[in-house]
Amino acid sequence: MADEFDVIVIGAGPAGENVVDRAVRGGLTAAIVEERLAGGECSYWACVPSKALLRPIDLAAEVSRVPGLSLGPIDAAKVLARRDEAVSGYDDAGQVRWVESVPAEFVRGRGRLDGPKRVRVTTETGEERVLTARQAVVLATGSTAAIPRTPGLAEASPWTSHEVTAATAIPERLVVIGGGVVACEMAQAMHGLGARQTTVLVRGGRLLNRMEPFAGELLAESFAEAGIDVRTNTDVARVERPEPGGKVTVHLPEGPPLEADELLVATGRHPATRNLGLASVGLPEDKPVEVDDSLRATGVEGGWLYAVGDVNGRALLTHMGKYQARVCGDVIAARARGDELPAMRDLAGGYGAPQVVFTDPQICAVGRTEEAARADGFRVRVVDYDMGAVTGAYLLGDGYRGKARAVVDEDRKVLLGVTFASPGAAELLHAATIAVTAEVPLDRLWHAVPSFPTVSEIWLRLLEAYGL
Ligand SMILES: Cc1cc2nc3c(=O)[nH]c(=O)nc-3n(C[C@H](O)[C@H](O)[C@H](O)COP(=O)(O)OP(=O)(O)OC[C@H]3O[C@@H](n4cnc5c(N)ncnc54)[C@H](O)[C@@H]3O)c2cc1C
Ligand SMILES: NC(=O)c1ccc[n+]([C@@H]2O[C@H](COP(=O)([O-])OP(=O)(O)OC[C@H]3O[C@@H](n4cnc5c(N)ncnc54)[C@H](O)[C@@H]3O)[C@@H](O)[C@H]2O)c1
Repeated sequence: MADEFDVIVIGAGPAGENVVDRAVRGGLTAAIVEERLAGGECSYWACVPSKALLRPIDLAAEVSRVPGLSLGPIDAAKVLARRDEAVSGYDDAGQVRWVESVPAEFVRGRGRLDGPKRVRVTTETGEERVLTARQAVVLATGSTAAIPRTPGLAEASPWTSHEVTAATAIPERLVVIGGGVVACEMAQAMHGLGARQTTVLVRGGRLLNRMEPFAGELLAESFAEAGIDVRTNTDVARVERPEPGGKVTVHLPEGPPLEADELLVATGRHPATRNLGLASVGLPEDKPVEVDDSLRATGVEGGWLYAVGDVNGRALLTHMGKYQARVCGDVIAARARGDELPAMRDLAGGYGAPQVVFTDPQICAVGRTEEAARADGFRVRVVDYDMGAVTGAYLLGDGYRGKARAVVDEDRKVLLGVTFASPGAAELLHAATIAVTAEVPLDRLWHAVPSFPTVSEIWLRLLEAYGL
């Protein structure tokens, strides 16, 4: 077994795997170190299982809007079984085979930096192996759930994204702390799969507070109709759980406490940089690894260290981590050849990453919100349109509700951001991503004619509302 490679990647999530793929395509040798499962959080405890849990709920909502169709109760056991299939039974043999087919060496164990270009791996059997990189080391260790320091919370061993996405039974009464993406998706999944009482405690004034305000408002309406209790401007004072895994009591600053069978904490992420040896190369521990637009860590002598995906804190999304990884792998290969390719840069991140929140309604956004665009100093005009008024949307079912917003840069007549909040809007988003990142002038966009009767006619309506 060689111990020297051109590139060593720590973390075999979607970001790490893609760095290896691109670096090897670029003519380099590579090894990837993974302490748990190849495929990372995304494949086993995040994107894939959460979407497998949400799919029947999405479909049930669609069916309920079409007169003449009816659906019995959702069989939660079958949904959980399909989730298990989607995560390959928590077995990464297929992913490991893929890494080896790249070809790259898969090293199972915990990796940490041990000085410049050196990675020390503690294998499953406790042995130590030191790997040396000729060109670069790439950190792709992802992130872990952040647990607030609320009294009693950590001691109560609450669910995080890990446990909720891997649930083997649906709690009768669930309290969710947080109003972001994980909180919204998982509250709807658990409620749809049978939780009788679901309460979402949101510290701020609305759900999804980084998105356009109407998105969280529409989602809150949908939650209320489904019987999910959303409490905004609500903090948690303390938590009690006398028996491990038993009933949990959530005390609020005012009013009666909440009793629940399970508590989910969804209050954001922490970069996985603890015990990663960052101090051995002069970087602060326990913080996101700051990178430049070529994904190279700043402040490391020799420029051999890179960081992609959640660990650099730029955009906590799988597709953005994979995009950064493609850029990073190509950059490392180009630099190894001696090419300095200024075109190879993370440009997409700067426009505002596309994101779909897989709730009903789906919340889909790319680029800047109105607030962010104004804060960045653009001269902005905002165009809103009721998506339920588009013929294609009406035909999808009764009571189809939704709203779209386009944020226009009035000086350049291009889109700075687009948000759709409506059922099934996910597949509309990429058109918006193209328009925003390619900065398509509105008078060119006008000639992109959407088919009748599709929901895509929202594009025509937005442009008409703008005055074209
Ligand atoms: C519930 C949930 C749902 C989500 N849904 C979506 C979604 O639908 N779409 C989307 O785009 N994003 C989604 N995300 C975000 C997405 O999961 C992350 O952005 C993505 O997983 C980041 O990829 P990554 O490769 O950077 O890290 P990860 O997927 O976290 O992988 C990092 C890997 O590194 C390994 N590792 C860590 N430290 C070490 C070490 N020292 N040595 C060896 N190995 C190590 C870990 O074991 C892990 O396998 C979701 C997140 C959550 C929590
Ligand atoms: N469909 C998707 O694309 C998808 C799905 C799930 C997660 N993700 C990604 O994973 C990341 C993590 O998601 P998340 O929902 O954990 O984080 P988030 O940043 O989206 O939301 C965190 C929420 O917790 C609240 N909060 C923070 N500290 C708190 C505290 N002490 N008490 C109460 N509330 C507190 C915040 O106000 C916010 O509402 C996100 O960046 C998201 O992009 C993406």
